[in-house]
Amino acid sequence: MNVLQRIREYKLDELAAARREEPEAGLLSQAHSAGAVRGFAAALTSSAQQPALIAEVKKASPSQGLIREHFDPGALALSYERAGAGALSVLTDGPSFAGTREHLVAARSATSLPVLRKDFLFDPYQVVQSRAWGADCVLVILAVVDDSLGKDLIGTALDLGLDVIVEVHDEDELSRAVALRAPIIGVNNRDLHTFHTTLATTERLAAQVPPDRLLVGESGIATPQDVSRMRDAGCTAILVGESLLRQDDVEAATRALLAST
Ligand SMILES: O=C(O)c1ccccc1NCC(=O)[C@H](O)[C@H](O)COP(=O)(O)O
Repeated sequence: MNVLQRIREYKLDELAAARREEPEAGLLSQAHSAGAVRGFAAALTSSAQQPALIAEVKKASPSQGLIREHFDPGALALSYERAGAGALSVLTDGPSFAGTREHLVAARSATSLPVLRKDFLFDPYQVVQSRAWGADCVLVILAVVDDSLGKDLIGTALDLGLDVIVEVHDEDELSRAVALRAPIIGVNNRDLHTFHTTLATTERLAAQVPPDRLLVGESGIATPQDVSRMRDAGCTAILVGESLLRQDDVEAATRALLAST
């Protein structure tokens, strides 16, 4: 069984348990009373930094194991905001990323930045759950959902006023994202099977992203030169986690990454 099959299996189990604990009607009313959505796409386009930085709050990952021993989501979020990040991405998946709902809540309440819930979504229920938890944006990963489910996830998010990043890894997924009218397209530089990252993936696919969509370059970005490459490829934003999270002084590392950009 590969990593995506394993993730799908435990997510469906989690989903069944969540539905038993919190039926959809109750969750929907929480989602509608969760307070104002912070505009995620608007924060990317209006950021003083271009490309805008979506800074990630992630304790561990399947490719790296534990990334950060001393992990305080609120303090990390504040460091990122002070250093000029335009938005946050918070992992809420437990089994593979050691993430929780509490990480999202803590990061969002420590800052005024909009927050992406970064998780594997297989059901519109999880989109409603994301808004109930306070998320401003969700991720739809085309490597793990078909077009029909992708359309439902995107539609549910837009109905709730959320932004959506539709994530792709190759030409085929990119053409599906375009057909689904995804307003924000994230190109993930990490191969989900080998975990190898190369910025050449974003550079290759960028030319096929229509000009009316926002392009986000994701994963494997570690130096100001990498940031320049993503800008030159046409990215409105970059999503960066590990290279910042491994540093003792995250605020200084974030400033340094953005300094010459
Ligand atoms: O990070 C992983 O190992 C991983 C494995 C399988 C699916 C997704 C994975 N990561 C999610 C992400 O896309 C990254 O957390 C995000 O783009 C930031 O990447 P990085 O700057 O390389 O931490």
